[in-house]
Amino acid sequence: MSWLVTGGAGYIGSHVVRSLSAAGLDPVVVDSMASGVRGFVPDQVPFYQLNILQTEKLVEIMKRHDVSGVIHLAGYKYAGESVKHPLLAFEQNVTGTAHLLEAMESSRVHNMVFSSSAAVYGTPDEDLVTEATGTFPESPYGQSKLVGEWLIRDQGVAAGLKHTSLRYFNVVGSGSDELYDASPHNLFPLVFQALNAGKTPKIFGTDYGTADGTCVRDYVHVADLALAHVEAAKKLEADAPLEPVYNLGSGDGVSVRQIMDAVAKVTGIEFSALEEARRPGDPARIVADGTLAARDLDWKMRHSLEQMVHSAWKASARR
Ligand SMILES: O=c1ccn([C@@H]2O[C@H](COP(=O)(O)OP(=O)(O)O[C@H]3O[C@H](CO)[C@@H](O)[C@H](O)[C@H]3O)[C@@H](O)[C@H]2O)c(=O)[nH]1
Repeated sequence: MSWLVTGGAGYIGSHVVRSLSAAGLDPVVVDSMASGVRGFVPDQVPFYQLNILQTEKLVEIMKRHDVSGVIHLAGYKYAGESVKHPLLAFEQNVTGTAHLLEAMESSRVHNMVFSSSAAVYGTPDEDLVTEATGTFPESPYGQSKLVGEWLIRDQGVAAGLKHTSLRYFNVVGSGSDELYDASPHNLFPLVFQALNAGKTPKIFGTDYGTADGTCVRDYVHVADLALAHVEAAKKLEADAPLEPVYNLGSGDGVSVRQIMDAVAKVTGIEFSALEEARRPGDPARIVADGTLAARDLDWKMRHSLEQMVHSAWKASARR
């Protein structure tokens, strides 16, 4: 029996694949390679270059590998960019998820862990977002992730699918030097890309109503996040009860300026970040309560902020 990881050649997916293998659950990877990196998939792991819209091929793969569950990370992941590409975001995150669910139903695969996002909350009023906080997504990306959650829940009712959706907060760091975040739109890769090119990192917005005027986020280490997926997969296989959604956040808010300070300290590079205008669509603050995930998914921060910055910096040199 094995676990299919869609998007398994991506930054987060490749960490999940390694954690599954380490836990003795055999991963099989499907990735369209729209943003995946072939070298992120270990040689011994079966790999298929495939878009999740290709239902028949998915069915074939699920049968061939006796798949018992799916960790579904494939999708369109750029919140800000999705405003310009709503059709793409919905096609990949909603239609793609529907095709995958169809393939699962006809292959009798009944376990699913879904990669969702803090973006489903929009700009919450609460200091600490819980799973009961209202969902008011502000981008096509956030909307499409929320619809993905709904589809999965509905399939639970209609077809007996066992499932959980993990709402990621800001995922950073690296669990291994050869795995890096290649996103052209997020803070960590942009900061390191600038420093590696001898340029100065930028802060988008210094006039927010936060302690130092810059946006506050909840940063979590990708290797810790990957372990929560494995725990969810094991619980589903064991028929243990799980909540429909979990926040994967730390409960700690860190500002962009604090990240810049940590980067300067870890890299030893002295710089004064350039202060730019706000980036459209950025909430001032979003920080999560991860109590439920701690209770059910052995979720905890095994890495400090310094370790997140240090591991991301080391891995960025491989790009
Ligand atoms: O060069 C940069 C890049 C980003 N930022 C700021 O850094 C913060 C974090 O930005 P980013 O790393 O792009 O993350 P978010 O926009 O918070 O979104 C990420 O985290 C969300 C969950 O909170 C996920 O849903 C998204 O997919 C993921 O991109 C924001 O305030 C940005 O304005 C800068 O100041 N300078």
